[in-house]
Amino acid sequence: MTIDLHAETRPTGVDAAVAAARRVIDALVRAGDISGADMADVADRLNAVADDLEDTAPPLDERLVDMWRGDGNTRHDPVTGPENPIAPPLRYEAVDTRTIEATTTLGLPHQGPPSSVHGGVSALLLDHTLGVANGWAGTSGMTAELTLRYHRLTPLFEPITVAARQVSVDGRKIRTTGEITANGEPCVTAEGLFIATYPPRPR
Ligand SMILES: CCCCC/C=C\C/C=C\C/C=C\C/C=C\CCCC(=O)SCCNC(=O)CCNC(=O)[C@H](O)C(C)(C)COP(=O)(O)OP(=O)(O)OC[C@H]1O[C@@H](n2cnc3c(N)ncnc32)[C@H](O)[C@@H]1OP(=O)(O)O
Repeated sequence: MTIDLHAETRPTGVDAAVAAARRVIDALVRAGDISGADMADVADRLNAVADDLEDTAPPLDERLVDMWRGDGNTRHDPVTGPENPIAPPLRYEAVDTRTIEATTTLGLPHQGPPSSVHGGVSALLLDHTLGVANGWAGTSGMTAELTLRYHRLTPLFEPITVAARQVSVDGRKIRTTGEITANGEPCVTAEGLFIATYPPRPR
């Protein structure tokens, strides 16, 4: 069963613009300086888009309130967010009542070692996935500790699965584990301690 984090996700509006921005990011990293493109012209056109967005954006305070107006999961996070071009984005499936997973394929913008996922990107995906698993299991918290073991390189350009499971809740202490696998082999494993709390929202 797919976990619908963003019931209001839509193929138009900002979601469509963000999807286009993801393409631009990927295409720029792919092109590099050995591209045949006129990069001065590309820069002018992208800056024109940014000028337009900045001219029409709401004040930062207003946008922050808007970002945090719902409960639970947000539309702007850097892992699943349909409003965030740096999100791959992950789409979670429920495995059971305490376990979730998502399968995705990452490309050049997330590269660390050659043709492999950057270790910090793996940490981002796991931190967030452990956090969403906690929400799915019913008790959420803030990351207090996250321990990672990198077993083997995590490949770009082929499907990887990011999974997490809430293991225990002891008072405010939530323990959660996770892993990134490729072809069924563990690439990164994670153990997290989360403390049940909710940070104040901007008002
Ligand atoms: C991004 C959204 C975050 C909101 C999450 C909440 C709900 C969300 C709803 C649905 C879920 C949806 C999406 C969530 C997805 C992803 C989540 C991303 C998670 C993050 O990206 S989050 C950013 C990184 N995270 C921080 O930025 C934390 C900074 N930090 C603090 O805000 C405090 O540090 C805090 C709150 C951790 C604790 O502070 P505190 O004052 O509430 O608690 P206190 O100190 O009283 O400790 C109580 C007991 O925990 C033990 N304890 C505490 N810390 C420990 C540690 N490090 N190691 C071992 N034990 C520790 C104590 O020893 C004591 O244990 P004992 O009771 O046995 O003495």
